[in-house]
Amino acid sequence: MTDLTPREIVSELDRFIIGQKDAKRAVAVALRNRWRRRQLDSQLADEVMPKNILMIGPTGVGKTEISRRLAKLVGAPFVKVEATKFTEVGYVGRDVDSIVRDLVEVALQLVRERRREEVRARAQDAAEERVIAALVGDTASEATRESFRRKLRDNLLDDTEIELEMTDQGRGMSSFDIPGMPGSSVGMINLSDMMKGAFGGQTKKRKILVKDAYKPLIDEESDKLLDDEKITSEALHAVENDGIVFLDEIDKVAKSSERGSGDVSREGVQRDLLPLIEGSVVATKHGSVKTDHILFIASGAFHIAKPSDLLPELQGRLPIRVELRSLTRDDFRAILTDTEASLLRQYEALIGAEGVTLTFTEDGIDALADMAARVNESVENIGARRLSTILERVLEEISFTAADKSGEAVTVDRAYVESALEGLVGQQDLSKFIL
Ligand SMILES: Nc1ncnc2c1ncn2[C@@H]1O[C@H](COP(=O)(O)OP(=O)(O)OP(=O)(O)O)[C@@H](O)[C@H]1O
Repeated sequence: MTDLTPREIVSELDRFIIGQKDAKRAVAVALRNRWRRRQLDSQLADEVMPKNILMIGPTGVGKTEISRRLAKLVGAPFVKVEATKFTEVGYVGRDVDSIVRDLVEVALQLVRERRREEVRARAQDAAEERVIAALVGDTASEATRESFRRKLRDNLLDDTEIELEMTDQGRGMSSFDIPGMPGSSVGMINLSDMMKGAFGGQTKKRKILVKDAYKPLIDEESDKLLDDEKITSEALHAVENDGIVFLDEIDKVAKSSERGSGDVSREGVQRDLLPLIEGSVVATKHGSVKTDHILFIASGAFHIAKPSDLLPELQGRLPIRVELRSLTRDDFRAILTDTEASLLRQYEALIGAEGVTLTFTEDGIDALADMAARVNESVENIGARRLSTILERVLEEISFTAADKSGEAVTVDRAYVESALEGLVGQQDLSKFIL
């Protein structure tokens, strides 16, 4: 857990998110409150409930991004769920407890990854021994082994095929989404756990290139060095004390005088969510989880429903209200240029991987920001997400041809942007589909 001060948290968030000062401050305070609670004696600490947050603002202005970055910054388990998911017809059981179960899966992966890092050096040595054994056999002399070790370390054997006895498990496929299920986090199945259950610790012979063998071998060797029980209890602890749940579209489950039918199921979702937010115990297959100190960040545009349309009990549990503003053309420009790993830098690097130097001129960036603002105004305001669709369109040609253009340079200026978007902007029908 972090001991960053609110000011420090905000300045970290500033590296990635433009504007939205109030929201940044609110999440920073919520996080600091956790640290403060930890300084109290346990009796009082148990009494202090987290101050959950309601973020109000249009789509694509940074609500999720602020929450996700915050979680990442402090290594907290994080899930995003759409509240409307639980009103869907045919959604079996409408089981809001799955939010907590998903959070546990996320935490298990986080903790495992962290612990793996700690035993990495030892696991690396063990993996190397196994590769050498696969190359030269068990009976080779020490001199042979050493000569192969040197070649290995000089990457001379990268493309040699070896046969290895490996755990028969879909590593790296530990979870997947069920297609067609919105709300990315809920509805995940943990495949590797299923496999573990089904196959136990069975192993299988596999043919594999030396360079591809390291990652799975290191994972396997580190898992041998890890204590599963400790990881589980650490993960449960992380969920209970550091977990963050981002509940999107909360406004869509609010009662609204302007809508008739369906209110029953919407209110039902709020009732289902309430115990989670108020604090209850959820059973998961890894153990039970107390939800009292999980931080909930609810979010919605509240175009039609108002926060006061939520159940009073729910309103009471979301005492911190922050509004996020619509993004302006200048915000778009800043998002393109002033954020770490901004879209421009990503594209420069991606096209750069083909040996093509991509540069954006100042007036080219102006043009991108202008276009994003214009299309948002004339078609639909999807916030900063518009930047991705515009850029994708502007760079479509170079994305397709870069592979044949190694050594060349491409400069994106205003003329380039405008010619790529010619005929699209301004024409409602066209831009609706293409931008
Ligand atoms: N203020 C901002 N600064 C930098 N990037 C932003 C900002 N707002 C949005 N973005 C980018 O736009 C994308 C969408 O933002 P985000 O997911 O936060 O939307 P949101 O406000 O949560 O909307 P929704 O409720 O529809 O999910 C993200 O890729 C994010 O990086």
